Amino acid sequence: MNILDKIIADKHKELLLKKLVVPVSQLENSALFKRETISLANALRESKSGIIAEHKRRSPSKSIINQSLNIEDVARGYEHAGVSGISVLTDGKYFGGSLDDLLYARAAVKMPILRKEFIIDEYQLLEAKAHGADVILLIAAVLEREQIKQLSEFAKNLGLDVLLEVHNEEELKKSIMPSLDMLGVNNRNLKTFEVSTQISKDLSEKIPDDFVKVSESGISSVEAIKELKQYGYEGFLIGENFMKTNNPGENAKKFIEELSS
Ligand SMILES: O=P(O)(O)OC[C@@H](O)[C@@H](O)c1c[nH]c2ccccc12
Repeated sequence: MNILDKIIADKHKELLLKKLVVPVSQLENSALFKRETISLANALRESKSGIIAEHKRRSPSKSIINQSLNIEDVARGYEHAGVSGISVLTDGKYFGGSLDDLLYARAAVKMPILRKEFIIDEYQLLEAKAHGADVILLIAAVLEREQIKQLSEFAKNLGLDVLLEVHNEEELKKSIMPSLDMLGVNNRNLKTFEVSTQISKDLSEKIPDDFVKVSESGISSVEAIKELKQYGYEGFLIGENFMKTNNPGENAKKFIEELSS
């Protein structure tokens, strides 16, 4: 079994338990559930930096990245740096995140926040909304077209933006539908962990213009972004490059200054 299959199998188990402990009615009655969301797609269309900066403590590919930071400081640092949005990993077992992280980030900043999670069930979309997210991620590698349709439409009804992630042409072809806002190309193969921004370049012309294009993972230089912009990318998801330092916000700030100079 590859790592992605393992993560999804664990998600199914985790969800069974969660649904017993926290009923849907509790999610729907939370104060944040009524909050008006902010569109990341719009922010990316308008923004100069286009950077979506991620809070990521560890990952299956790199183990520990940074376990010692306070997420509110990280989120405020990113906001101050001029990012267009913030991504918060909420998976616990493989990435060391939690739904509490989402709440803390929400309390710290006003900008769009993406719940970075392996979504397989509408329940997780209600959770995302109840914990202050504005955007959710759907991963084509683990979902059938019908699931993508059902989950994205459910998310849109909650006022959430949808970022659909693909890694090859087949995933892209099966996923195109009007209920998506952004199409993300993951430069990292989630099954083998190989990383190359070439995949973003190769897929760019196959992504219809109605979607905001986002390039995800393995981005560590301003040059890489300048190049990806030539291919029509407006969003750039960066985690490790910022998180591996003691001050991700400061690092992001320098990066964005260099990008705009
Ligand atoms: O740390 P990086 O290489 O900059 O990557 C960030 C982000 O793209 C990556 O964390 C990611 C992209 N898609 C995912 C799906 C699940 C978990 C994590 C991810």
